[in-house]
Amino acid sequence: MTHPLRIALAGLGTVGAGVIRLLDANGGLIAARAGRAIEVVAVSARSRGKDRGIDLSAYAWEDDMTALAKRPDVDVVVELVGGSDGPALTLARQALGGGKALVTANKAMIAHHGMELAALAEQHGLALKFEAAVAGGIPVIKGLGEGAAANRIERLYGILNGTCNYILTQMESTGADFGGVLKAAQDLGYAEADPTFDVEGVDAAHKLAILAALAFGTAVDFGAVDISGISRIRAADIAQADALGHVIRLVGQAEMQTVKGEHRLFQRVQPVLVAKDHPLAAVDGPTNAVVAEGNFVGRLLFQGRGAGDGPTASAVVADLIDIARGNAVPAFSLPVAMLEEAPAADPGNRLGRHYMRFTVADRPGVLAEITAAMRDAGVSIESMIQHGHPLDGLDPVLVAIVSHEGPESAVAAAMRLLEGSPSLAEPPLVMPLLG
Ligand SMILES: NC(=O)c1ccc[n+]([C@@H]2O[C@H](COP(=O)([O-])OP(=O)(O)OC[C@H]3O[C@@H](n4cnc5c(N)ncnc54)[C@H](O)[C@@H]3O)[C@@H](O)[C@H]2O)c1
Ligand SMILES: N[C@@H](CCO)C(=O)O
Ligand code: NA
Repeated sequence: MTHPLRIALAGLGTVGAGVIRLLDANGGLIAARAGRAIEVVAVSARSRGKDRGIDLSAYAWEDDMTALAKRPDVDVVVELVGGSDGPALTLARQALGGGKALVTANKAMIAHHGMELAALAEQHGLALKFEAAVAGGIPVIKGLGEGAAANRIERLYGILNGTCNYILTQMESTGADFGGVLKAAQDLGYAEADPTFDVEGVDAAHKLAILAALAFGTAVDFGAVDISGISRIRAADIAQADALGHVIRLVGQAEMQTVKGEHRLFQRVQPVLVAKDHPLAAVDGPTNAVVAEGNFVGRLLFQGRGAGDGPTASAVVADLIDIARGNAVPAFSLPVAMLEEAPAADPGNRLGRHYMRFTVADRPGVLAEITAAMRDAGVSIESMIQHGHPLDGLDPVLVAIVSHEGPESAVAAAMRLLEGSPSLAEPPLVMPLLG
């Protein structure tokens, strides 16, 4: 066997400790498959003395994690700290600039700086790999970048945040409201350091921007993702979706459109009503799923655990095995100079049915005002639910309307007509229907 692949680990939290446990448990198998051993040489984290339930005595310790990038006995730096900028980015730049391959689980950093880091890796002939960053343990980066590399991908969508999916499915099964369930997801190690990144859709948007670049051959454009999260979803919305034969999921969607011969990229993360017979409706707990449609392969569905120590460590070590084998694939499956800068698509002409939830005062004329706005904007109503008594202990009542299929611009116009109306206790919540 050739010499071992020597790695340095920055970050020993949920994922970092998971990587050490995985390498300990499956080291022999991994060495056989990789053609050489994968050996941890040095580690760094915030606190050296903390009990993580793993034995660190065989590894060198660096207080300053950027020192890992300068060690002559290291081939690959594994960044498992997090944060789009700050020390993680400094470490990544120093590693790639200093001749070391980089493996990271950090989608925030890749969504913001992926182009710069991919260019740096390319310039130095080094690997930059981030399978763990998107949909945790699911080999979706490898699946799209290698398995489906012969295809033109036209559309992709999926459930990309384990925390939100856990929260939504817990709300579904227990009838609980949002707050208490978030705490449980944090305790299980699924949530980001800043949990608003999870619940407001930012984490899913980081992942979507990375997947879109890989699938469509475009430069990562996180700033163009239209993002809304799940914090406004009430138990009552879940009950109403259920009555309509749907469940609610946070879904990221990306599509390449061609308008007058020019490419336009649609990227959005938002809560969606998913028909109960759609494959995404069965995705529960911290599970993620990605659907990609290729022009020769057809529809692919990737599904599995998107968060947690084991699945995420599995993806990190898969990247290390690739590097040990010498599998040289460009970070985004194409040389950086070939990644296209596609302008953002106008979503207005997208067709669909929409769920619109209004929190209204229970008095005469309110419904007439809402339906007049629908009429004036050209939105056709398919069904409506109004509960005759306050829901969620709220004094105002909830009215849910589902539209017939129509352009998104009409729904947006109806919402503008209702903006600031004294009949509404809060802005309406709009979610498209899928399936
Ligand atoms: N937890 C998951 O399920 C999961 C899944 C996929 C990707 N990720 C990503 O993996 C990365 C790590 O996530 P985690 O859940 O393991 O986080 P964590 O908070 O459990 O661990 C972070 C580690 O980084 C260390 N650290 C933080 N700042 C440091 C600094 N300045 N210097 C040295 N060490 C520092 C901490 O001491 C800790 O050991 C993040 O980018 C996250 O987005 C996490
Ligand atoms: N916070 C992320 C971790 C996995 O990327 C999630 O909940 O999906
Ligand atoms: Na993955």
